[in-house]
Amino acid sequence: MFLSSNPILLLGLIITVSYLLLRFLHKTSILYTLKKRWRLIEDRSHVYQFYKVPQFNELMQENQLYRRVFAYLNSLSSIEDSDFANLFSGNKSNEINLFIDPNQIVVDTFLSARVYWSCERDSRSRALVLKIRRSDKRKILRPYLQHVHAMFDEIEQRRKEVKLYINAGDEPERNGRWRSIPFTHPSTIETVAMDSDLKNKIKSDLESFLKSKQYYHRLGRVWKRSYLLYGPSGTGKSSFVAGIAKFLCYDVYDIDLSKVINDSDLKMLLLQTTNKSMIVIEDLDRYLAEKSTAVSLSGILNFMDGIISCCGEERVMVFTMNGKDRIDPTVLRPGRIDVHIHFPLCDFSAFKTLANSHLGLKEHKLFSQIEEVFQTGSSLSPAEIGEIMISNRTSPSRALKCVISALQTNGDGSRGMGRVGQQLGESTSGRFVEECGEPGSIFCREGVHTMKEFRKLYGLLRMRSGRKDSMDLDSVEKENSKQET
Ligand SMILES: Nc1ncnc2c1ncn2[C@@H]1O[C@H](COP(=O)(O)OP(=O)(O)OP(=O)(O)O)[C@@H](O)[C@H]1O
Ligand SMILES: [Mg+2]
Repeated sequence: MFLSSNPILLLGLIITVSYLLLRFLHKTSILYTLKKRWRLIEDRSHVYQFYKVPQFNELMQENQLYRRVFAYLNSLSSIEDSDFANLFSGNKSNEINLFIDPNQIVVDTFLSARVYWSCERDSRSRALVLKIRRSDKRKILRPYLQHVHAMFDEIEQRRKEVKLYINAGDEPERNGRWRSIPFTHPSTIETVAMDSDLKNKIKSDLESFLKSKQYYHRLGRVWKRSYLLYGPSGTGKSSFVAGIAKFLCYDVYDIDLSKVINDSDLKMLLLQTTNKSMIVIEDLDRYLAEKSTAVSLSGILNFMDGIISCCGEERVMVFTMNGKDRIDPTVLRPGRIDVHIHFPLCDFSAFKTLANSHLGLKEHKLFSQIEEVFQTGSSLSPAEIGEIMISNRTSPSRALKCVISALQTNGDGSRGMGRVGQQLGESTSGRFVEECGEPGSIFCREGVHTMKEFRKLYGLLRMRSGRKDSMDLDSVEKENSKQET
């Protein structure tokens, strides 16, 4: 009575009760159960067709479609939401996979139609059964199965172990042939410090390349893309190459031009690469400038174009260089190089990324001072700054002081392309340690003491980056002794 005479109170009461009711439905499974019941009723009002995908044919040979559908279903997010699923450990130590169970129905949606998968098992074999509305059959059956095929290819691509192929030239009988090892480089696109907008642009360029098969075909172009990574030594080019390979899940063919005997040998190497692979030539500018390869410029150009004329598709080519200035412009023309990516020396923003990843520092009172030093034009490569941080990682403040000191030492802008390693050696040995440390302290000494040690370390750094000429620690040692005598 009182309520009916007070509409505001009545409205408030309705809102409160509705809110509590909704919260109750949301917190409990009642809404879910109601939805499920409703769906059952709705399903009963349709006529369905069933398609069975047996695991084996009558000769007990495996049905490849079964394998594909099984992998596809197990990758669906709806399997996680279903009432029941089997859990299995995967190939990697902490990997857990969900697998469809015979008592389970997996619902999938395609072109706004719902399809249902279940698993049948008898004493001899299993089968997956697709249930599809008769009214949807014409519209979606074929494209849906094509979609399953395409998704399976993508899953396989992501799952496979990425391999690094290197061209062996030292054994004559193996010349021109690739040798492979598992590609275990630890870098990813994420671990390379670079402008985040640029990084996102590169990732979306790679992603759109992966999805563009039809587009390239429509244009009558071979499905391939070439990237040039250029910048001073130690700025992350090789690390980024590894990151791209992992991002694409492509095998890497790393061509060592010094081991290629002539132009046609280079072409043969290209012919022996597979689809969905990345072909890498590092330090191309050095080979061209020093003529330290038996391959001619026209051989290189043909190689870059060769991918168009002779070799399948879905390839990515990556070239690295310290600088583009000395390069014949024909090498860089569009079509040969599609995307140019500059790797600069470390700026303040990249420094902060490195401080976060290497020292766990998001902010520090010394940051403002470091920013000022960067503003004076001082710069080191990310490799140099990263190394100082690693050497002093037990004391972030000490690491930052060392970075300031190193930046001030190198702030005259006199670094030469490709000689950064040597400059780091000079700055992190004697002079640098004195400036960075206090009397009697061991500041910065954990890492690099002498030119010899620095070179050894830099040899290791380059070895990690995968270049053959820097793998030979012995020759680094020999060179050191020559320098010291
Ligand atoms: N931008 C960066 N972000 C994070 N780490 C970096 C970056 N640049 C270099 N490094 C680190 O420095 C080391 C050397 O880097 P990398 O070999 O990728 O440089 P590079 O540009 O290929 O040098 P080079 O021209 O001498 O071959 C690696 O250990 C890498 O992790
Ligand atoms: Mg490199």
